Amino acid sequence: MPVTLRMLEKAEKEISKLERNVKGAVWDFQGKFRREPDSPGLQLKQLRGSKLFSARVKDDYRAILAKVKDNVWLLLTVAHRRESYDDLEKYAERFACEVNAVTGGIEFVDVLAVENSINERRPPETGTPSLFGAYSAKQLVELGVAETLVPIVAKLTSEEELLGLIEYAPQLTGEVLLALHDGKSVDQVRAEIVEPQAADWPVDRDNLVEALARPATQVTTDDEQLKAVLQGDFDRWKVFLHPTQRKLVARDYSGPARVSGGPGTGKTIVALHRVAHLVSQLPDDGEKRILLTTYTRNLATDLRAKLVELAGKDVADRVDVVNIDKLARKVVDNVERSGRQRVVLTDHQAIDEWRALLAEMGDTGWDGEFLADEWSHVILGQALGSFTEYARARRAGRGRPLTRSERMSVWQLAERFAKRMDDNGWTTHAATAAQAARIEAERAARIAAGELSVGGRGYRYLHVVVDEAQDLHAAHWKMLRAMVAEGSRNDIFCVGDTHQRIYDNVVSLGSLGINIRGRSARLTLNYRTTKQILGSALRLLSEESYDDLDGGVDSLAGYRSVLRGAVPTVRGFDTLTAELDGIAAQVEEWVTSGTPLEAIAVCVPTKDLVDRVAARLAAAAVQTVEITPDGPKGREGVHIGTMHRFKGLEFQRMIIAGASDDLLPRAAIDRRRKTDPTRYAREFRRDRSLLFVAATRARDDLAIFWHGAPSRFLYGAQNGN
Ligand SMILES: Nc1ncnc2c1ncn2[C@@H]1O[C@H](COP(=O)(O)OP(=O)(O)OP(=O)(O)O)[C@@H](O)[C@H]1O
Repeated sequence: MPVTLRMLEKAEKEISKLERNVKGAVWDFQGKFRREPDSPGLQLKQLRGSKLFSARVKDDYRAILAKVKDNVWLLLTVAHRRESYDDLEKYAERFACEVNAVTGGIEFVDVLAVENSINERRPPETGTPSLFGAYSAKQLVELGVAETLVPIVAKLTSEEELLGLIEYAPQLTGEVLLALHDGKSVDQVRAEIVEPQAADWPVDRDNLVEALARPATQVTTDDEQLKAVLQGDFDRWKVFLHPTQRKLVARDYSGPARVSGGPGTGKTIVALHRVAHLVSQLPDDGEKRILLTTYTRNLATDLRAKLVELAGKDVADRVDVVNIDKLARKVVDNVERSGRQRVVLTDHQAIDEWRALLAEMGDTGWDGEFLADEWSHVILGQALGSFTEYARARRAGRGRPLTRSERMSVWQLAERFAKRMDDNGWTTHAATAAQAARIEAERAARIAAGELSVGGRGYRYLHVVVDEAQDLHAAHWKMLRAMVAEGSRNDIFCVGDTHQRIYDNVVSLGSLGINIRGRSARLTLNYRTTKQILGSALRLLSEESYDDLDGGVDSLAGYRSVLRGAVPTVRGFDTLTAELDGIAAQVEEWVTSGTPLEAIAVCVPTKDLVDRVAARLAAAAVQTVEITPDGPKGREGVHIGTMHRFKGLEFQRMIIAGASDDLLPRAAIDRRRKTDPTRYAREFRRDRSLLFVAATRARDDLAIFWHGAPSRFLYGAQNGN
C-alpha cells in the first residue's frame, strides 16, 4: 500500500551534508518507500526498545523513521551503520523522537550527533562552571528544551560547546539556550520566545497524529516539497516556517491583521505564504481576487517572482502584485480615461513648483518646502476633500502648529496649486493616491448602498496583503480600505516595521477604518543577520520610540538571532579619497577570499557617492552594478546604491560608506533644528532609520566607514559588539 512520507526539518539538514551518491540513494529510497514500505529490499524494522524504525537506503546507510499512523511516515535522519548500527540497543538509545511538552511539535534528537558536535569544539578549561547550572531540569523543560538533551545541557561549559549542541538540537532548544546564555531572565525567555510558540490546545505527548498537524512541527507537507528538498533544489523559507510564522500564515482573522517584527524576521516570507494560503481558499473561478502590494516598484517585482517560486505561476496569476503608487495610478486612469498622460513630478520638482507659485503671487509669508510637505502629507495624505475636513484634520508630528486662519490660507494656496498642476498636466504620487482614495471610497459607498454590483463582484478584492506597511500614506490605506469589504474575514493583512520607516508617512490605522486591535502579532527571530551585526544595528536606534501604526508604541523586545559571526568593522578615514581606497581594499579582500561579486554591496547616503564608489572600484578593475529605483541594473558585480534602494534586499557582505556627520543625518536638516524642531526630529529619525535599514541588510559581514567626523548615529554602534 502506498504511503505518505514526510521529512522533518532536521533530517534535511543531515541529508544535505551527505555525499552526492548517498543523497541519490536517499532519493531512490523515498520513491520506493512511498510505493511499498514493506518491500523486502528496504528491510524495514522496528528498533528494539524504541518506537522508531530503520530501513535500508544503501549498503551502509539506514533511514530512521517514525510511524505517525498506518499510512503516514516521517523521515527523521539518514545515518551510517558504522555509527553503532550493529548494536541495535545502542541505536535505540541514540535517537529520540518526542513531542515537545510546550509547543506540541515533533522533535528529533540524534544524541550521538549532538555529543560529537560538542566534542569537536574547543574543549573548555578544566574546572569551568556549567553554563546552565543555575537552571533546574524542570525549568529547562518548561521552557521547551528537549528533554533528552537536558543532561547534556547541564554539562555545557562554553559558548563554543553550546553552539555545537545547537547545530543538532531542535530549534526551540537552541533559541531558549542562546537567550538564557545572552543574559535574558527565565521570565523574559518565557514571554518573548516560548509563549508565542506554545501550543494553542493541550499537548498529548503520545499523539503523533495530532503533533504532526501543529504549527511547531516543521515538515515537508507534500511529495513535491520532499523531492525538492532531496534534490537540494529548495530554499528553506519555502518549506520550513518557524512555528510563529506558520501560525500567522494559516490563521483565520475576523478583520484586518497586522504583523510587525524587526528586519529579517521573515515578514515578507509570511506575507507570501499568507497569499498562497488565501489563494488555496478561493473559489475556482480563475479571477484575481487577491491584492499583494508594497511601497516600492522593485520590491513588487521581487514579490511576484518569489510568489511564483513559492507557489507556482498558476497561484501567482490569481494575485494582483503591484506597487501601491501604480495601483493608485490604475484606479485614476480607469476613471479619467481621457488618454491624457500626466507627468509625475518628483518631491523636489513639487517643492520648486510651490516656490514658483509663491513667487508669482509675491507671497513671502510661506516656505515652499513647508507647503509642499503639508499638501503632500496632510491634505493629500489624508485625502482631505474640503476646508472643513482640513480645519479638523490631525497634524500630529507635522511640525509647527497652524491656526484656523493659517489653515484657511494654506487651503486656498493648495487649491491654486492643484489647479496649476492640472493645467500643466502634472501630478505627484501623493495627488494620485488621494484621488484614487476618493474614487474607491465613492465606489465602496455605492456598493454599500446597493447601487453597484459589477458582474456580481462588487468590491475589487476579497483579500488585501500589504508588505512594507510602515511606508504607506494614509491615502493609500483609505484606498485599500475601500477596495475590500469592511467587516469581511481576512480582509486586510499587513506586515511592516516602523523602525524601518523611511518615507515619513505616519498613520494610525484605526482612524482610517482599519481596526487591527486584538489582531496584531510580532515576529522576533531574525533569519538574516548575525547576532553581532544585529547588536550594532540596534545600537544605531538609540533610545528613540517607534509607533505601532495604530497610535501605540512598537517594541523590538525579544528580537534576536541564533546566527553568530564577526563583529562589524567601524572605521574612519581622514578624507573621502582615503575612504574610497578603503572601500576598494575591503572589496578586494572579500573577493580574494572567494565571495562572489554579487554577494557584496556598498551602500551610501547620496547618489554622488554611488558614482564615486563605482568609479573607484572600476579603477580597481572591480565590476559593479548600480541599484536603481527599479532594482539592480544587472546581476554580476558589486552592488552599489543609495540607502533608500536597499530596502528589502540582503547581501552576504556589506560596506556602509559615507557614514559621516554631514551626510548622516543630512546637513540640510540642521537648519530646521531651531525653526521647526518637530520637523527636525522627524527628519532626524528618518535618516536614522535609513542607516538602520542599511545595516540590517548584511548577512555575514558588515563594515561601516566614514571620512572626517563620524555620523552622530554611530556613537552607539562604535561601542561594544
Ligand atoms: N522560515 C524561514 N526559514 C529560512 N529562512 C527564512 C525563514 N523566514 C525568513 N527567512 C529568510 O530570512 C531573510 C529575511 O526574510 P524577509 O525578507 O521575509 O524578512 P523581513 O522581516 O521582511 O525583512 P525586512 O524587514 O528587513 O525587509 C530572507 O533571506 C528569508 O529567506
